[in-house]
Amino acid sequence: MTVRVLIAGGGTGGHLFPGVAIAEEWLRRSEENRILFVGTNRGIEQKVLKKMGFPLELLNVEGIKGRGLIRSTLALLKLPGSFLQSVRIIRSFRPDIVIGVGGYASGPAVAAARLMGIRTAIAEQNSIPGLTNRILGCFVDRVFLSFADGGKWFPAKKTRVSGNPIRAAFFTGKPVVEKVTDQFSLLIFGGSQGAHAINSAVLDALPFLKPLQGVLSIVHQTGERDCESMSAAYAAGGFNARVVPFIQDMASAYESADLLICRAGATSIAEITAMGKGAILIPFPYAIGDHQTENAKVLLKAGAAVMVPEKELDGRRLVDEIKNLYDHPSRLKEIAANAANMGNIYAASDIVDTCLAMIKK
Ligand SMILES: CC(=O)N[C@H]1[C@@H](OP(=O)(O)OP(=O)(O)OC[C@H]2O[C@@H](n3ccc(=O)[nH]c3=O)[C@H](O)[C@@H]2O)O[C@H](CO)[C@@H](O)[C@@H]1O
Repeated sequence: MTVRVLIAGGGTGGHLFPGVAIAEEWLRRSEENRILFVGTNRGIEQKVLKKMGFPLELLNVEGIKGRGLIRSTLALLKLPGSFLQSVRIIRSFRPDIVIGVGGYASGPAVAAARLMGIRTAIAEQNSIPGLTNRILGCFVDRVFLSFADGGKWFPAKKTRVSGNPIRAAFFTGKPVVEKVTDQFSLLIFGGSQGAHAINSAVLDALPFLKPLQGVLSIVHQTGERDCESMSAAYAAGGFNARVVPFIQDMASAYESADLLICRAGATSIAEITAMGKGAILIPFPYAIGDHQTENAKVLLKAGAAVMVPEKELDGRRLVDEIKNLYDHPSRLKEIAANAANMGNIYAASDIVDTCLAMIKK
């Protein structure tokens, strides 16, 4: 049976990449299955999906919440148009199921599909859902949750705790190769867009990191804004660092790292645990309901990460945490092993199984 799947949403990597993981799983089941993504031209989807070979249709839609009266009103006025665009896309693609992965485009696309009598589902990555998913949760057929906690926002009979889907490259099943060099590899990234606060703290930290300069090998994803200045700072300090605005192959970047320094977005967390990596987590404090801190605390409680709240973050503190783990490899190993115990690599497969059952019903 060939299945036609429309995946709607994106904006940030944290929404889009779980959608990519679901798409990969449909194609793993059968190359005959057909996938179409629906996103917006402001999101990360334009940049990454083409390179991956997935088709993408764009909706003219914007966020409504927290943008001030005029911009929110203008965004609201765009909704009917984006709904009609969605109807046209759905008529032409004829999906068997439409899966919303969060982000602006998922609203009109999933709503249109529901009204056209097509099976619908959403995937919520966070324990506190965003506005679009809260609304869509009232009328879709299924709600896939990453965290059981997220269930309280949705009708219980629709929810299924599947976990957050991660891309196949993150669990290749390759045997873990013991390190032979004495290099200590840091992977520093700030979610899908980079994090200025993390970049500033690292900048502050460089003078204190001098004693480790000979052993440190650094990959730092800065986002667009700070890439040049960070690159110059590492060069001036004589550090062995690769500085980029965005990393295409995150699975390899995780794999080569001894220690991660990053935000605590839900998809990053799913990947860190699936890869079994030790991390210093610096949650983005302004995420809805401070959900990144909640995400980080889940790992913290299990001894599966170190957390530094952004208000306590400066160069000195960051260096203390890095040195502590560098000087105590057995502690870093233990944190990584605890993280690995929390990893779930079956989420995409569970979601596809459930969707297939819905379609066949
Ligand atoms: C500021 C904010 O509100 N961020 C939210 C957003 O974060 P954000 O988009 O940063 O999402 P996550 O940290 O959860 O995931 C980042 C994703 O981007 C990928 N990646 C990252 C950097 C890079 O250079 N290349 C790359 O491919 C990672 O491998 C991962 O798949 O969505 C998440 C999931 O809904 C939420 O939990 C976050 O709170």
